Amino acid sequence: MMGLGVNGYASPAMRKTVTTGYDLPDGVDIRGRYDEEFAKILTRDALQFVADLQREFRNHIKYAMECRKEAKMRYDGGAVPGFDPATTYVREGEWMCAPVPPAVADRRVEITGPVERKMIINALNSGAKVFMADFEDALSPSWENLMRGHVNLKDAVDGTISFHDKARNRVYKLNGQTAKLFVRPRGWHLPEAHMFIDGEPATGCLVDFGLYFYHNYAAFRRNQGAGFGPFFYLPKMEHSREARIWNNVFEKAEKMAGIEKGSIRATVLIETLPAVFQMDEILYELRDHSVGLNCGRWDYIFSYVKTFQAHPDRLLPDRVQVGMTQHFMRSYSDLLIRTCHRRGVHAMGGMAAQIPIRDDPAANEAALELVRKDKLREVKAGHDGTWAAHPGLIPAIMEVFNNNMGHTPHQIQTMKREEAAHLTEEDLLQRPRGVRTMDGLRLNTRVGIQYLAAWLTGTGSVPLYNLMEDAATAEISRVQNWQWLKYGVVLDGDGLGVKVSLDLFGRVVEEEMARIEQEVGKERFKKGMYKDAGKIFTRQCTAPTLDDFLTLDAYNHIVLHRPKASSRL
Ligand SMILES: CC(=O)SCCNC(=O)CCNC(=O)[C@H](O)C(C)(C)COP(=O)(O)OP(=O)(O)OC[C@H]1O[C@@H](n2cnc3c(N)ncnc32)[C@H](O)[C@@H]1OP(=O)(O)O
Ligand SMILES: O=CC(=O)O
Ligand SMILES: [Mg+2]
Repeated sequence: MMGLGVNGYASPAMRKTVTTGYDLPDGVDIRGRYDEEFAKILTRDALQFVADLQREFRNHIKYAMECRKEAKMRYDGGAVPGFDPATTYVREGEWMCAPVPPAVADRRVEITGPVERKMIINALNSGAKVFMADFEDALSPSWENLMRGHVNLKDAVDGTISFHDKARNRVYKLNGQTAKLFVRPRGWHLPEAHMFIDGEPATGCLVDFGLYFYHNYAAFRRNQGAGFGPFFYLPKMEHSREARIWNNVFEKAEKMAGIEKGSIRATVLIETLPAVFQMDEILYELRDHSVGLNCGRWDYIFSYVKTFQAHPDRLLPDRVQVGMTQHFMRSYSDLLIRTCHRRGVHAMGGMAAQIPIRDDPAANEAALELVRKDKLREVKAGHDGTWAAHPGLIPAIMEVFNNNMGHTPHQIQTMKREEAAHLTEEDLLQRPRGVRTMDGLRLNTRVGIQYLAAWLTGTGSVPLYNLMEDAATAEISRVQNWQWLKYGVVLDGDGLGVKVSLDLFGRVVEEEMARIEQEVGKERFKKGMYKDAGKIFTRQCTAPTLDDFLTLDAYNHIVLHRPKASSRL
């Protein structure tokens, strides 16, 4: 890249005259492609803020990741997660989170989606109360997607975002009334390989948070938050010590911006099994910055398998059978509602995976009915709002919440769910019921490979077999296959009694690849990354040790350094 010195760093002398490189603070190295639009995001001051965050919190993050490894060793050795006796005082104590900001009191339907330009406009105009713009499960974190995402969000917060779909000659603009914007940065585990700070890849979520916060806090508080904000969703935490880091990040950001402590607000996804035992502790750490918890059901199922990867007595049945009515899932949702309402914040429901089916009215109605049923269960249980994957689902979901929540914006005061206080560790860990089938193994394989193929080409959420698939749902397919292979389980659900072996799996992969080719067509199959995805997925399912996340390995395939250099981390 022109304008950069040795090792990609701009020397102070060069900095002033750089025209085709980023203006970098000391110790920061951008290895992603230069683009004039990106340069408006990657300003020297914004990068300095990200570097300050990285320097202050990197050791805390490393320690938290080490603690995850230690916990994993305990679970692998036979232990199970549970409530921590050392924090009984937090769970039993009488304390409340800060009052909910009026701008987000009503969150009955929240739409989610990647930070893609047209989808951001559609989501903000969708009639949902909130739009969660996603750098995580729904986004493939390529440099292009991330940086364009920041450009898009800045235009969205400024209110100037537009998009011209030339093929359809349609211009997209914001309506007068829009959803409130929440942003979900990546999880703690993901590095950002296009930005090095002091010689190390930056922490992905600090880049996402830092750049978004720096450029948008002032306009957001004016245009969206009525004096509060910005608002965030925080993913994939396993322990309250990770929430404490976020709280400290927020305080540092508020100080930098000169805004009141408690301005920034965040909803934490409870989407790992260890975190369900830490809900009070997480809210406590974030009590000045919290706007509730959310049931991230898909990652939660993934986490159940991952946590119990060395427990062959806790294998899951087919993925399609692990719904919210399984005892352990219902207990998790009930305890989350009780915990949030006791502390004065929203208890958000999760994502039904069904999406509209355009070409088949009967199938579409059946899918909508499943969504309605799921949302009815949520609102009756006491959830204050829920997620929608697609704008076409919003009217039906809104109707269910309107009809069952009355005229109040939430149920925080009216649905205390005191009886859920009696839920035990056993309730939260109870083995899911159901059977394992060859169809389950095949579907996991077909979905996992197609999702990975999409992800590698830059798309992080896709419709597959009339369901939404994203990184969380694909993870379930991967880890379930891995576990069934590892323990050579017998597929007991279809009367065949076949044992899952490497040989069987090899044949399944071959046959499912052929089926994918037939379904997507030869041309698309050849042009796409299906073969690479097949190889990566097969390696991940057959690895002697389970990879922590499918995206960690796959990420190495989308890192693109400019000028070209070794891109593997
Ligand atoms: C487990 C979790 O973490 S859940 C949260 C993360 N996952 C997500 O956010 C998934 C969000 N949903 C999506 O990405 C999409 O709905 C998909 C991929 C599932 C389906 O997408 P498509 O097949 O393109 O949908 P479809 O063709 O029906 O889209 C119709 C219109 O709705 C828009 N649309 C669809 N989903 C969304 C959305 N979530 N947000 C905004 N607009 C959307 C499309 O852009 C399209 O707009 P247009 O008519 O102006 O061109
Ligand atoms: O992020 C949500 C989930 O279900 O996972
Ligand atoms: Mg998730």
